[in-house]
Amino acid sequence: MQRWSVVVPAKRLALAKTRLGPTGGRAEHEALVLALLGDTLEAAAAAPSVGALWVVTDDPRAAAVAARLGARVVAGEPAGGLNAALRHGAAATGAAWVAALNSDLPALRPAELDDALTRAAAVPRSFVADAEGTGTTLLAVTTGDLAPSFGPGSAAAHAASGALALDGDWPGLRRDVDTAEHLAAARALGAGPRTRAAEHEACA
Ligand SMILES: Nc1nc2c(ncn2[C@@H]2O[C@H](COP(=O)(O)OP(=O)(O)OP(=O)(O)O)[C@@H](O)[C@H]2O)c(=O)[nH]1
Ligand SMILES: C=C(OP(=O)(O)O)C(=O)O
Repeated sequence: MQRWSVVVPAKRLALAKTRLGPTGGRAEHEALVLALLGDTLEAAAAAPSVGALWVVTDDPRAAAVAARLGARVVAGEPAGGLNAALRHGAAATGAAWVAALNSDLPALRPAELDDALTRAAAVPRSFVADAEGTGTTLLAVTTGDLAPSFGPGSAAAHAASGALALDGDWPGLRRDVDTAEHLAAARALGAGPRTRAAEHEACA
């Protein structure tokens, strides 16, 4: 079975998830961002179609969590934000089958990622829209460039660039966490243990 190189971008903790609002103090906020990353990586690593996990980050604590969970760390990202970081990570894999996966999916289940990647294997380029239908949580390519267009309205941008929108009942894969409401929705779906513990600390 051909397996995927999955590239997960992780922003510097101090700069990440500003829309999440106050979640305790700064230390609690950073712990929560790190927990989202850890739960996402653990679920992704357990999907049989994932051959290797790559985390693109210049944050030492995110890098340490990634390495502990068996991911390869790609540092030294160029200026240019998320899409530049993803192009850098995709190039580092040297692989043809590359998927970009957000790091803020605490309710992700291995089986739903597996199902999405299995469908992605049948087409050149495809994506999974977020729960709102406007953003993107997964962008996958089997041939050619990843050509990421993440950012506001990225689902429409990916569709306009020829990527196929994948259909599927994948609530955890689609539930990225940008706001406190999203975090509550992820909790209702069943967030991973790190996120549950970090939320508990942040609200203590
Ligand atoms: N390596 C890297 N990852 C990034 C960068 N910007 C965003 N990401 C990651 O891309 C994914 C989606 O990012 P957003 O949901 O926009 O997260 P964010 O920028 O932390 O959130 P806000 O501050 O609320 O806009 C998350 O996995 C982030 O960690 C970047 O410049 N470099
Ligand atoms: C960067 C994106 O995520 P968010 O909407 O979470 O900022 C995106 O959906 O392309």
